[in-house]
Amino acid sequence: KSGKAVYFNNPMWPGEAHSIKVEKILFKEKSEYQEVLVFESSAYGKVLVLDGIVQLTEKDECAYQEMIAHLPLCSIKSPKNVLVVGGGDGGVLREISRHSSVEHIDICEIDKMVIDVSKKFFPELAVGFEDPRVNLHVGDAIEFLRCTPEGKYDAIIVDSSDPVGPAQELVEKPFFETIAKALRPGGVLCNMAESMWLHTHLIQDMISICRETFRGSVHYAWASVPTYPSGAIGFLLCSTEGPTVDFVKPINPIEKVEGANKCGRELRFYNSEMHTAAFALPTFLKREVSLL
Ligand SMILES: NCCCN[C@H]1CC[C@@H](N)CC1
Repeated sequence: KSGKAVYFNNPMWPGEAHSIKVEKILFKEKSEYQEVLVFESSAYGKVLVLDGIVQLTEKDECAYQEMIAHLPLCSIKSPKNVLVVGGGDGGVLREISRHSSVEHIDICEIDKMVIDVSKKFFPELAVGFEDPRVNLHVGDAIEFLRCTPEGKYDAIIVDSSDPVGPAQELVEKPFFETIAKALRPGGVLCNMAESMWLHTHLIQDMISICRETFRGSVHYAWASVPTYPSGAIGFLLCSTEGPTVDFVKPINPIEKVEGANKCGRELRFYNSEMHTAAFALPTFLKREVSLL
């Protein structure tokens, strides 16, 4: 039925809620891992919700998908082998496909229902699965990475949901250690890193783990995504020991590359200035997560 849907009633953000007007429920079922909901909203186009948490909306998904993909990939000369953990909606694959240097993309998504639902209701994102370089693995990324040869990837992108539910283990040290092992020297990780307004303890924990695990550099970046709690989402950029990676200055600019729109969709959020600006942090955050 149409009406208002209230989100954020979740231990991840106690005491606050966000309501989005529902025009029509399009899909609602329980998968093996979570409840999957899709609805048409009045203000943000179609919305994908997992266990009551907004994952993406047609209107603002560009901010998250473009930044999580291009912050790492535009920071290294010519990425060839890329792994996506999560990302079952296909949006990050769409963005990676803009990089002509990429030869091989693995994606490991645990919930097949997310993939099927995205193909049905979000073709603008699921187009990412059509790229011939994509190899889909449906399963647990912890398992997948355990069987991954050392130094296989130039870049790994962890496009996860919140660490409450299937993505719980994706913020723990053992997981980051398997990622570091799977990256080549000077390889890069971009990990979804929650909200600077709501999760500084979790961000501090992740930064501490990453500082121990990635002997290159560790940076925090962020973007505005209106339909995420607090309207901001962070990204942790890490590089393994080896050729130095300067995340703040994109050495591999994507927006000027012709054919960067092979996926049939122009960039709508990312550009080199937004890339550099994403690493500018408010003083409270620098203080709270020892980035000063
Ligand atoms: N691939 C869609 C985005 C998944 N990541 C989001 C980051 C944090 C949000 N609270 C929910 C999902």
